[in-house]
Amino acid sequence: MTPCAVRVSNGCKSYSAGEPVLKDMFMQVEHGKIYGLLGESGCGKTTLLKCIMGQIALDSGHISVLERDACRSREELLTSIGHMPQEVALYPLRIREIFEYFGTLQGLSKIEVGVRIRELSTVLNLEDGNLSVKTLSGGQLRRVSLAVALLNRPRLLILDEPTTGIDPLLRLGIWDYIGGLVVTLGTTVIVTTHYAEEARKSVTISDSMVEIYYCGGIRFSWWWRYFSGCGYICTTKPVTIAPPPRKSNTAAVLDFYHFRLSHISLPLIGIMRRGRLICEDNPNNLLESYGTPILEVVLKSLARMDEEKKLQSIDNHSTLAKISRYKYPLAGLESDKCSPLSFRFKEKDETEASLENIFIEKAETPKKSKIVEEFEKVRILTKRNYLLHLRTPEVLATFLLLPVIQVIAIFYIFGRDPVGMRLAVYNQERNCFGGKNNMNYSLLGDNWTIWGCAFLKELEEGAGKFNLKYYRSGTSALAAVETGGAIGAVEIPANFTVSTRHRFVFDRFTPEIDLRQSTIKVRMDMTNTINTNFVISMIQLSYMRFLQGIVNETRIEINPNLLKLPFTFNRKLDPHEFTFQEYILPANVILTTFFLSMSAGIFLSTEKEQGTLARSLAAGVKMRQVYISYFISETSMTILQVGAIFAVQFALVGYGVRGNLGTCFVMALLSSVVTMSLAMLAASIFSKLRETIVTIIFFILICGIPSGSFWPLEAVNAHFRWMFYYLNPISLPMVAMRRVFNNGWGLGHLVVRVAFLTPIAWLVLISCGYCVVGRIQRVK
Ligand SMILES: Nc1ncnc2c1ncn2[C@@H]1O[C@H](COP(=O)(O)OP(=O)(O)OP(=O)(O)O)[C@@H](O)[C@H]1O
Repeated sequence: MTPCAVRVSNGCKSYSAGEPVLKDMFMQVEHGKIYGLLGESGCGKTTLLKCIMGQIALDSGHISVLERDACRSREELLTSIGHMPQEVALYPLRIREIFEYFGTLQGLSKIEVGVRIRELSTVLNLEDGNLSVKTLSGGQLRRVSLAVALLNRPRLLILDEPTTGIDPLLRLGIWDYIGGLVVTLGTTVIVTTHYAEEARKSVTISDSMVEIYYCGGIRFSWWWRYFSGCGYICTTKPVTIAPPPRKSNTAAVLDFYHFRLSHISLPLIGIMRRGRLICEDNPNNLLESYGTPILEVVLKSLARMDEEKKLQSIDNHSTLAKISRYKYPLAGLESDKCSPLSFRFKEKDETEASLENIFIEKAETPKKSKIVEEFEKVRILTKRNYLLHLRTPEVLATFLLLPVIQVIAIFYIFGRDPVGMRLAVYNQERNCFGGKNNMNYSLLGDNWTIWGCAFLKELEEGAGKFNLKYYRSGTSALAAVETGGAIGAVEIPANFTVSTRHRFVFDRFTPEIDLRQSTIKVRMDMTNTINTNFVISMIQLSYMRFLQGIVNETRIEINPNLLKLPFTFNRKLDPHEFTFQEYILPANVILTTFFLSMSAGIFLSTEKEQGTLARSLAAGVKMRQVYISYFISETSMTILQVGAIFAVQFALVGYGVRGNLGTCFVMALLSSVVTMSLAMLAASIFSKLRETIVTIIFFILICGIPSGSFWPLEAVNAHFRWMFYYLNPISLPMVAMRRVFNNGWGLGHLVVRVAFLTPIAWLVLISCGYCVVGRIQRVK
């Protein structure tokens, strides 16, 4: 069998539960040829290219690329294939950084990358390397994308609609350059395009190179001289071409070009329809056969004939014969389709030997050990992650400032006890002047009729600092609560003062009527449970203080301590009075790192959706290296976030960790790694960013809310409480973090030790998930 750069036989492929996209596909592309693939939108061109690159596997059939199995030898082939995907697929970095990233991934040195950048910048008319791709137009972006595909001077160049959105003049330049690669390096090019005429011109470019060679000669540009060490060779017409192998002398170069030029046979275009190649021929032959100078007319006729064939169920062979002179499926992949050549062909063995020579430069590159290569790839990917952060300062600022803002907000804005909540008051006893009651208890004296006002004053000025609004009836006060105008309605009975005094005087003999008249009715809006509980406890506290005030300032002879609840809180354990801020701040560390670490999944999913991940993989990166690089870059972000939280807590508000700071760091990191790994797992399962985000948010909410951060887990039904404690990756870390922060506990306490176990168990589980997903994706 003739050696071919690409050979597809009996290729079938369908996406899950869909129509077959490739149906018994045959295709053969010889070495050093440009092959134009044409066909209507959705006929399977991109799918075919992905199969050739080993990005997806055929369901059945076989593909060989550069004499190797496309799937099994994917990794070896990667450095020999240059790919320009249909989408732009470029990271939002500067042009130079993108080249350096892809160049170093493909094993080029910095100097080599620099030379290629200069070379490609001339050919593709690229912008200043320091410009960010975010500022480029569609056409400029495609040029950069094409340059990335050409960086490594690949043996096989796969271009998916490379010239879409590029101006006609530059298109010609691009085709000239690609033609030059074919002539000088023997690059094989497979190109898809919707521009039929362009395909015709592109694939015939090799002929023009031959003409140039015979009628004049080739002038080499400066970089070419720099690389090859040889000067001009018979110069009449300047042509930009890629150089031959390094260290060649002039004679070798001439020989090299002689071989390249003489190896060219007539070019081909393949026309695909509904997952099959319905025609393959030289464009000139096709135009001649159909008696038209326009290739689009040929395409239309072929489509019509293929349709008719389908409708009439004419047998496959005769239809194909009618449609074109394409003979692969019938002749068993013979190469007799090629028209006679207009110039000398070398013998087969000579051809193969020369091909080996051409790529000797790559074979000579010293092989790095696997571990060094692994480290190198991870280093390049991690550097790219940092650069991406640096080039998107708004995202970086959000990630670093948000935790700091949150700490400040907890301290100064929302971490305090609620104040100023509105209570609707109906005081049957006496109007307290719209709440502006300035009377002291000492002034009350025997004036029994205004004790209700004294209690209201305590509500207004005591710990709750309630905002009281007076109503003329109980109904209107209640209506205020029902319409959301107040959180509760307080109704003071008409004989409140007298009856409360009777309580003191008659003690256990107090009549029922006085008990009723001294009882304040409070009706609460129960929709906001936290607020409601707070209001209830504040009203009770206000009442106790009111009673103590009455006893202290009047002639009622009761020991004021009798009016207190018979408890002393925290005297021995911790005299420090804990605030809500101290409750929420440790939880804030865990929650912040847990939430923000979802960014790793979002970044990965964005890469996937924009095609940059596929491009990196095509440049020789492995998924495991991508994951590791994200773990490194995002974990260092988490360290910065936690550091910033602690620094701000300490510097601004003097609130430090009583226990071991390292323990807190590790606990926060573990929580963040759980989200990170789960988010990346979601990103590797789902193809769309939206699906990944929804999944991550679902996970974060389902873990974040019932974690004890906002509401105690003791409130959970006793039968299910263990689930919330032990299955939620952040519940126990949250409990332990509070202990380390506020009580100074360390690893000596079981609660702290156990808190490390749940995230670790989750990580083991997620690792299994990665294995399963990796296996499934490999099978696909
Ligand atoms: N990942 C995928 N999952 C499911 N279906 C897919 C996927 N990718 C492509 N397809 C379907 O496969 C068919 C062929 O798609 P493909 O991208 O190969 O076409 P194409 O010939 O390259 O089209 P175009 O010229 O518009 O780029 C289309 O119907 C498309 O919807």
